[in-house]
Amino acid sequence: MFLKWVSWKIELFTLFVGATILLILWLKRRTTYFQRMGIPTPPTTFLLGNMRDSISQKRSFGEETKWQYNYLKAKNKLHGGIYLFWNAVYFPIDPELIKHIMQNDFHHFVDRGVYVNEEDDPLSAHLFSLKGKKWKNLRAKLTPTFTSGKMKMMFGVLLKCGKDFVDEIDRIKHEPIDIKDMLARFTTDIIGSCAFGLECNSMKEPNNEFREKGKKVFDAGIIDNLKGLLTFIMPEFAKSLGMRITNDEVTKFFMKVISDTVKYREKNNIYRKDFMHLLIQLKNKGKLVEDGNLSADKDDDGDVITFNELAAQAFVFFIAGFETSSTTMTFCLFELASNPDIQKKLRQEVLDVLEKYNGELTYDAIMDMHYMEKVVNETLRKYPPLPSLNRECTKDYRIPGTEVILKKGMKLIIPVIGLHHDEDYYPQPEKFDPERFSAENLNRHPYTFLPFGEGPRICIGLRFGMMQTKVGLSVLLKNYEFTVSSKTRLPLVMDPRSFILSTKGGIWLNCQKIE
Ligand code: HEM
Repeated sequence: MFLKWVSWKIELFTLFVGATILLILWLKRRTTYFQRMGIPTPPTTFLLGNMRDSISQKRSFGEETKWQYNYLKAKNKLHGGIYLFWNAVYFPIDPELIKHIMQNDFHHFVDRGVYVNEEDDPLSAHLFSLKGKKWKNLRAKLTPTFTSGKMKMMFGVLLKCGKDFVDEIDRIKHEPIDIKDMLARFTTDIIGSCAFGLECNSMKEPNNEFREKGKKVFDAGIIDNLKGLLTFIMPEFAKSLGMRITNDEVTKFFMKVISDTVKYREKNNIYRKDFMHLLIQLKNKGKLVEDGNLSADKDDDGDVITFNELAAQAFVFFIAGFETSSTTMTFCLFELASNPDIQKKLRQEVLDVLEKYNGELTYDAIMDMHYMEKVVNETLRKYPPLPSLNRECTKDYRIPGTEVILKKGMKLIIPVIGLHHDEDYYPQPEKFDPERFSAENLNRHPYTFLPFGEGPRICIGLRFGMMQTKVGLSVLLKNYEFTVSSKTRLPLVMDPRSFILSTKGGIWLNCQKIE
């Protein structure tokens, strides 16, 4: 009996040791993938790969990306490989190579490799995460919703939200304000109105449900992060478990809001100049028409989008639209407050253009602010809200000028923040200098500036994002002078928990009313 027990224990132990050795060999093979291909890799840590500092929250993912970029650049490399845990991710750093991936050879890199689960998590099936043909069809349908004509149509909403913003700052008076929070409320109201047709009123009611749910999307807790990790490492397994990455509360809230709005508008044939109207036309007619008609006609081509598809797009316009633009305005105001000469020059341009347009802030007036364009571009260079871009290789690809073959399924990270802070392209990269974007200084490779991405998957909301950023800045600069409050932690510290570039502790500014 005793001997049987001992032999059983030995068998178990041998099995355990064998399984451990196999696992180590498997991990070793996976984490030497690039070495075998002759592609350089920054130093890695066992099991964590190149994620050690972002997992321990020592550095944000953006800072980590910049570090890896600088490591490879210092070694004069065109590309490298990194490991997110034990998953190999290709990491191109040469702008010409990046251009091939994003534009010339796009048909090899159509997808982003982001988790999507249409059945169990309908809000995940949006333009940002959709793949292949589904993405292509939807992109073609949605592109006409972002023309300059449609932007002009929504301009009135932006002006109304700008007025509420100024009223609120006037009400607070003399106290330093957490500008990030205020700007997120401003853009929540704009996108809430344009994407859902709702008066969110978060400027006046900071804790209203729309603002709370918007915060929840970006304030990921431990469980959300673990889910995100699993969907990244084993997407198919996560899908087979029916895993949802959209928070249940958030899904419930947005599905109800969107369903109520669609039903109300259809029943009463309401015509409102916003994205929701355009999405309902796509749902009922399969195309956009100039009149306000929402119901299907007999000549409509039948290539319509479903209610769930409509809901996912309204949702992505909201999440992609409010945080990116408010982040841009936040960093821009921080730099203007730190550089009073640039602030003065920009304010003067706003006042001059307003005078030219009879005191009215119109779409054309905004387009006439050329120094503003440079200031916003310099902000997006120094602080790209998305510090890196993702792609997935969808068809085997030979890296131009090499024998290296990227296999279908390989994930890619394009290190935007590294390119934006590379002193070969932007001397003294920490200096805030809008003149980098003057016509005479634009002789850099165009793929060294990628705040909105590039190629067929470039940000679809670029025009809208720039428009709301410029409207917000014009309204604020016309009315206030900004200085940095002593409440702001300097130098700025980036929040390691946030995948969008964001500071720890907010940015506090003093706003002095200009009489
Ligand atoms: C300053 C503001 C904004 C910035 C910096 C920004 C940045 C980006 C970036 C970097 C991408 C990925 C591009 C790529 O992979 O090549 C993206 C994609 C996207 N953005 Fe924006 N964005 C902004 C505003 C907006 C707004 C206002 C909306 C909607 C109303 C929007 C909707 C989207 C969507 C739907 C995609 C996915 C496009 C696709 O895959 O076809 N963005 N954005």
